[in-house]
Amino acid sequence: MSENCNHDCSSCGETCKDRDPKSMLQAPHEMSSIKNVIAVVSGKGGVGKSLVTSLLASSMQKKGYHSAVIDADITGPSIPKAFGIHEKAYANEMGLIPVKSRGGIDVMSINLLLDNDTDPVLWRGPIIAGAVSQFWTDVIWENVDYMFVDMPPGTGDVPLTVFQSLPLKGIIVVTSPQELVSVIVEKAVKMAEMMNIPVLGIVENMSYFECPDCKSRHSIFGESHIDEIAARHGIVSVSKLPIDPAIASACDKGEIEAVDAPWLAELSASLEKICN
Ligand SMILES: Nc1ncnc2c1ncn2[C@@H]1O[C@H](COP(=O)(O)OP(=O)(O)OP(=O)(O)O)[C@@H](O)[C@H]1O
Repeated sequence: MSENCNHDCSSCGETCKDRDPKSMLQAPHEMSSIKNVIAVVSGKGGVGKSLVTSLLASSMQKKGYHSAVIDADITGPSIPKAFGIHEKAYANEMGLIPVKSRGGIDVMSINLLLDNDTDPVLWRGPIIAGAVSQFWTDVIWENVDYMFVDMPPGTGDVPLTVFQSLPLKGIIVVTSPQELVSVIVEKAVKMAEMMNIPVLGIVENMSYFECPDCKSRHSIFGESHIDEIAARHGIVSVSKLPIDPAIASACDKGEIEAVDAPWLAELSASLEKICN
């Protein structure tokens, strides 16, 4: 315990033995019904975390579940673009209503509340974390089976808020093969361990490129370290996604739901098992 402890865990970031992680859980909106909440994290930006979030939400929706996505990356929101969502969210007297993707996935993102998609959000950390909390407490999430939270990269204010205030089933860690990234990703894994949040799976994005002609595989960003990291932390589910120009193009066109993601089939199946 810090010597300056005022016994108000909500204003403190210390991980001490007196902290009750459940005590800071926030209730969702009274009209919400959410069965499973899973956060998607990365140690570093640009490794494909939003892509994996979108593909997982879409794969659970295609299995017949109702998916939802909270875009917790307030300063770099990319979920609406991946789903091709252009309309804005609205509020009624009860609360905020998420926007539905073409495939029926409920989405909330700061970009659905801003007048212009290109307007920057110039807020300090605690305000940003507060906005993410409000996506949980003030949005009416109806009959959601799987909610995926697309986190900002790293281990800052927002991950801390989400880890402490949402009833997470666990996290999925997204990484890429570069040595530096794999060092940083262990910080995210260790943060989850310190906060007693299970790591449900680890996804290595841009793991290889498969030649469309001869089908040989090339490790463009270097050799994979993912199996070693997973073994070191007892993480059972490991998925590897190729570099695929079709994926980049689907993201750019807002057609992520049209992408079939066979590489994530095992992870989706294990989410079904863990969460049912
Ligand atoms: N496997 C892949 N093959 C081709 N393009 C990819 C792949 N993964 C990601 N991309 C492209 O890389 C870009 C960044 O991906 P994404 O936005 O998912 O990263 P991120 O980790 O969420 O980034 P940030 O942390 O900055 O929000 C996107 O334009 C996406 O289309």
